[in-house]
Amino acid sequence: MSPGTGQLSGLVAATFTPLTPQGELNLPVIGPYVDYLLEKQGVRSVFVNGTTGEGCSFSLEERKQLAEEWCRQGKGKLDQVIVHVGCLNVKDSQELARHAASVGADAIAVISPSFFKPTNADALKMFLKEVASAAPELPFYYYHLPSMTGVNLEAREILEGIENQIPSFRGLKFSGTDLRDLGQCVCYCRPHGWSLLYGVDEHLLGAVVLGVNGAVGSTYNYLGNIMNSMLTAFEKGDIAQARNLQFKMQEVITFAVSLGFSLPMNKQLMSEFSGLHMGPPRLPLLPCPPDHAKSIAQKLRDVLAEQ
Ligand SMILES: CC(=O)N[C@H](C=O)[C@@H](O)[C@H](O)[C@H](O)CO
Ligand SMILES: CC(=O)C(=O)O
Repeated sequence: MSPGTGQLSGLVAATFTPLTPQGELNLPVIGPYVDYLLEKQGVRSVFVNGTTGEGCSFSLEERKQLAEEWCRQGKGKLDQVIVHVGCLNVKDSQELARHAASVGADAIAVISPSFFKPTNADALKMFLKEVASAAPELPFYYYHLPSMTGVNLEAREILEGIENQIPSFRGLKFSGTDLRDLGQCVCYCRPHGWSLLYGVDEHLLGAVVLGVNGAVGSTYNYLGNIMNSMLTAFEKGDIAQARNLQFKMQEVITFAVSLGFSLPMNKQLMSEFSGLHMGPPRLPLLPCPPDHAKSIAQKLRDVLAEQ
């Protein structure tokens, strides 16, 4: 990973949103959550209200409360709190962008709207520009997640010339699997000093070889340690060890996939690994059976115990 001045790098946890058993925000969990990431996982930055955080399932008011609490609890502890402010409409996204700036977020990120979809890269760039202009002082990241948005534009096409439209543009989170497009984005970001953060945790080593600066993902909440060790091994040139660790992580994910890996399962895994109460997901997602999370946690212990 290439660090670099002011550039976002390393592992960023895409946070889960703690809820009470009744499905309301459980804000008091966020303080201990910050400490857990720092102390137990060696993860120093967070991405709030994204996919993992079920951002799109919460009201604007709830998203504001979450952003504010993460910024408050992270202050002086975390390196960066990045707030995802993407919504299906530009006005709500602008409101969240302004709010993120007012509560001291370090950066904002925006995913493509996915109900009425932009039909080409220019339309998406116009949308992103409108949102970025509501908080021009905050570093702005585009969040590329074609598998969820159904917006199958190439990320490289979205980057082309974006510096002329969004002066605060600082990079993107790339959650696709097209390594040609990823490589082209690395080439585009480098001369600008932008950060390219990868978002498919089980492929991270491949993306690191192509030159990404860091990664944003759900599994770094509880597998941050093992993935930090993988990055360290890679930096030292110990490719065999880096592969070994990525393979172990893949074995855990493969097992989870065999049980029907989903966000509710992932959220429960976090509760299981961390001992923090993440609570249920919000509708329309349904809770997953607790025994699944327990058997995945056991799988991880077994995999880590093998040498
Ligand atoms: C679609 C989605 O939520 N992707 C997450 C972030 O981009 C990843 O962190 C995955 O949860 C992870 O790679 C496991 O498949
Ligand atoms: C992984 C990620 O960035 C998200 O959950 O939004």
